[in-house]
Amino acid sequence: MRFVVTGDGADGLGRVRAVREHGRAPGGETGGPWQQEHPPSLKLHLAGNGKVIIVLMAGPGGAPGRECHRVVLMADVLDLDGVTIMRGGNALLDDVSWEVSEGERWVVLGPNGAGKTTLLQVAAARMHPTKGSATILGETLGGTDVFELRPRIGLASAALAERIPAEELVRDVVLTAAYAISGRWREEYDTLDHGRAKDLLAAFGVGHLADRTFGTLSEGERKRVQLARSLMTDPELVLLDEPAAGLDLGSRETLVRDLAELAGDKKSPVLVLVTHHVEEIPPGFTHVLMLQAGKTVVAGPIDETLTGENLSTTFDVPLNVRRNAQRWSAVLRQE
Ligand SMILES: Nc1ncnc2c1ncn2[C@@H]1O[C@H](COP(=O)(O)OP(=O)(O)OP(=O)(O)O)[C@@H](O)[C@H]1O
Repeated sequence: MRFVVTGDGADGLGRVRAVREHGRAPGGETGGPWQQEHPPSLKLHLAGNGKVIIVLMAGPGGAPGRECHRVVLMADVLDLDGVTIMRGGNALLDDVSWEVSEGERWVVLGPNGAGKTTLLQVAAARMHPTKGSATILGETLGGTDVFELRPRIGLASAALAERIPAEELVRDVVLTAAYAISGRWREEYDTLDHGRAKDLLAAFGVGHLADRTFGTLSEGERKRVQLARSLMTDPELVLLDEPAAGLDLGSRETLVRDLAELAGDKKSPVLVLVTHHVEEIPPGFTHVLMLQAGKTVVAGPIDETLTGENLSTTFDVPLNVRRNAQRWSAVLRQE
């Protein structure tokens, strides 16, 4: 891990940016050889839980002195390194490496069976790599309590929806996310939890359905309830597996609008959206990962990565891609 520190001088303190380049964070306390690499007015503390604390010390004339500014930074939100998932002799994911940082909004594209849902299961701490390592919010799978980690991750997926009992009240579908479970039993929730669940349902336009049972909802209504659920714990990472699948045109477009609003809000968590269709990419998404047969085809900033060439390789048909007013579309290339 190497940190690049940049300053613009605007506030007299400079702006601190940490860039993770490679390798694991060394454990332990302050500085050591690290401190030597940086100006004497800067101290780095490695908290050992993926958090990096940068303390700026400033005295007269810029000399080291008292602490004047403290920034707590997380390491990558997601850091998958050579992840392989084997089932029945087949590689569902094959040596996938992927880094996701604070503030990013990712789209994962790929044809049926490419491994998108499997990838999300790993990112949601619900599946362990057979080979390679997966570090999520600073916690490495295999060396952490996933039951503590899961509430920090919001997840909406068809597999999760299938596990929600049909007779579950809609308000409880959202509420139970607090314990990362899908079916209310004897857990206790306080007034704040109830209030948050109610507010989230209202925010996604389904507040009036709070007392209905999940099994009686339309597909579009279910998707919105799942979105509300995915945000219940105020998560640091939200994973949405095909949130627009099965929606009619109007419902899809209003969902895309709502997701664009979420993506555009700086306070929103990191978002990862799996889809088959570039038309479903909401404005504000910044990066794309394309998968095919369990392998990464390409990953990077959306503007330069979502090209006809990359999409054609991923879906194995010649495609033209267009961008119009922040929305994407793709059609078969006429030879
Ligand atoms: N438990 C399992 N055992 C064996 N194969 C599996 C298992 N789970 C998934 N697969 C296979 O792994 C591949 C990837 O599945 P995955 O659901 O991750 O793909 P996907 O990209 O999400 O597909 P889709 O777009 O159709 O939802 C598929 O070929 C699937 O049949």
